[in-house]
Amino acid sequence: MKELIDTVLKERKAVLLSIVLGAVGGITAVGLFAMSGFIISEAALKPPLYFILLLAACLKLFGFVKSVSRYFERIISHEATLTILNNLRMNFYDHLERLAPRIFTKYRSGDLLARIVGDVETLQNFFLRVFYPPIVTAIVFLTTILFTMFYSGWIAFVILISLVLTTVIIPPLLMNSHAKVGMAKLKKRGELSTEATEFLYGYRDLALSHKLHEQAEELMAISDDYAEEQAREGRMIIRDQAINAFIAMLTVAGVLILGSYFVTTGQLNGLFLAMLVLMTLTVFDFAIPMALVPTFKKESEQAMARLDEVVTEPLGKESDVGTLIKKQPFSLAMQEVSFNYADTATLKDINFVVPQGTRAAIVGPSGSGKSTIMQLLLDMYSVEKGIIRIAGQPLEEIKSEDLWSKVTVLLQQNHFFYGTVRENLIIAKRDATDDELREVLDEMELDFDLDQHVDEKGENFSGGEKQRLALARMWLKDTSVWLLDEPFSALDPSTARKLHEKLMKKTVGKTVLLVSHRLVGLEDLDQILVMEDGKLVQAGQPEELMEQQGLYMTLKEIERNTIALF
Ligand SMILES: Nc1ncnc2c1ncn2[C@@H]1O[C@H](COP(=O)(O)OP(=O)(O)OP(=O)(O)O)[C@@H](O)[C@H]1O
Repeated sequence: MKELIDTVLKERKAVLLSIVLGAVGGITAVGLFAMSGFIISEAALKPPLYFILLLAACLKLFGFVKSVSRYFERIISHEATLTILNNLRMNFYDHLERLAPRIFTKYRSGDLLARIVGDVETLQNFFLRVFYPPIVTAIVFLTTILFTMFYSGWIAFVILISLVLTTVIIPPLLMNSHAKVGMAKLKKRGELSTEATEFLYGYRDLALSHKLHEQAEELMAISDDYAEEQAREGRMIIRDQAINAFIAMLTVAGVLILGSYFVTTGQLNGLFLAMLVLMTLTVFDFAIPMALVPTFKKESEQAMARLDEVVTEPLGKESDVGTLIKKQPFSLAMQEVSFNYADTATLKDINFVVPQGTRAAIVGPSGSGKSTIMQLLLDMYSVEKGIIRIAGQPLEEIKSEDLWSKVTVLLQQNHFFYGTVRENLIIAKRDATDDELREVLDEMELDFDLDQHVDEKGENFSGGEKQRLALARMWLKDTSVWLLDEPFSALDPSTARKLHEKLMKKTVGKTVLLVSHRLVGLEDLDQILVMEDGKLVQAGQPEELMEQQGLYMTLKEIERNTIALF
């Protein structure tokens, strides 16, 4: 909660202006009605016309000031709210970014989406309804009570008692019933978002396995539960405001009865009775929303707690902290590296060096740990044991952002953004010209127009087209170190061979580490690393490995026989 208050206080000027304008708007609104009451009474006494005209002019002025100050109060407070929400969202996103990719082992993407959109949105009530309106209400009430005291101490006392009742005593009593409903609503919103995301991701598979209808019904049931929680909360909000409105009406009636009595006993001039009644009626407009202040405060605390849960997750190494890599192209090395995903030992005592300017491939059966080596070299996870060296420097001392900017990477899964082919390419090179973009598309044998539309996740392209589009990005980035994980796995053998040859030409003199299932074409590389069950079982030049008669030779033979079969 402290963080939320700090974020709000960063907008100090807007907070102060909202309070001042809110108070001016409130006091003039009360003044407007008070004066209306006074004019009605005064008019009955037939005063000189100029006096009525003067009062009417004041009335107009009050009306004008009230409207203008309300207008600017709304604009300033809403603008400040948007800035506050934006800052909170950015802060949350910043943490998420640094926690990725580990974050997905703990949270599901739909739930994170519900937090970053829904929970942050809930916090808008904190500034707009919890933080500054009570201050405005207090100022308006105090001014009204002080003013009323000039006419009748008792009436001022009645207003004060009602104020305490509607703002201090009743709201906290009503809050408890809200707290449970509020939390249940936030949880249901998270559940709905999680299930809806899963449903959309898995739509095709659900349809193919005839589970679409069943899953859609489950989703509808969650949606109904969420709507029910919202309705329950809505009913409670109306109930609470109605209770305060009822007390306000009782107070107005009390002021009327008490005032009439004082007029009959001569303690109050009858001229001011209508003024006091209308003033009471108006000032309680400010007390009615106060019924919900503790509720919105509680709801903001709950939403903040859901955000904090993610944000206070211990961060790994921060990507913008560390030293720069001193050489280019640089070497890649692992010394006695072991790594576990959760409790499963995935890599065991891995040792290798890919000297700068040389090219190596990692081969081995599926699940042997090849991609994990790539992820570790890219600083996506921290190793439990051993040292990873980049240009001879320990990876934990290197600024990850510097590493990422200096490596050209192609992983097994590449993301394509909704937009155009051009937009999807220039993320690799911001200042690339259209000619350059067309050139890389040609190089990848892709007959795409730069303005061609790309659906979310590149759904309108084939697997092979997507892979070549990802390769086109690499061609554009073209740094002196390349890491590639199965770059041609989705291509037909003839295209794969052609692109492999292009890759070999393009990467002469660069440091390259290539994960590959196919062994054909690796003969030109300087080194092959053979993985089996998380261990590096062989390493050396291709010819050396053939002589060793180990796993590499077996894999080669299997590949040769498979090709012969077809
Ligand atoms: N994010 C993850 N969380 C938990 N376990 C994982 C994760 N990623 C991979 N693994 C496990 O680690 C092991 C090594 O996976 P890795 O992806 O490195 O293998 P690979 O040799 O690249 O396989 P393939 O050739 O099929 O791509 C596998 O048993 C896999 O199930």
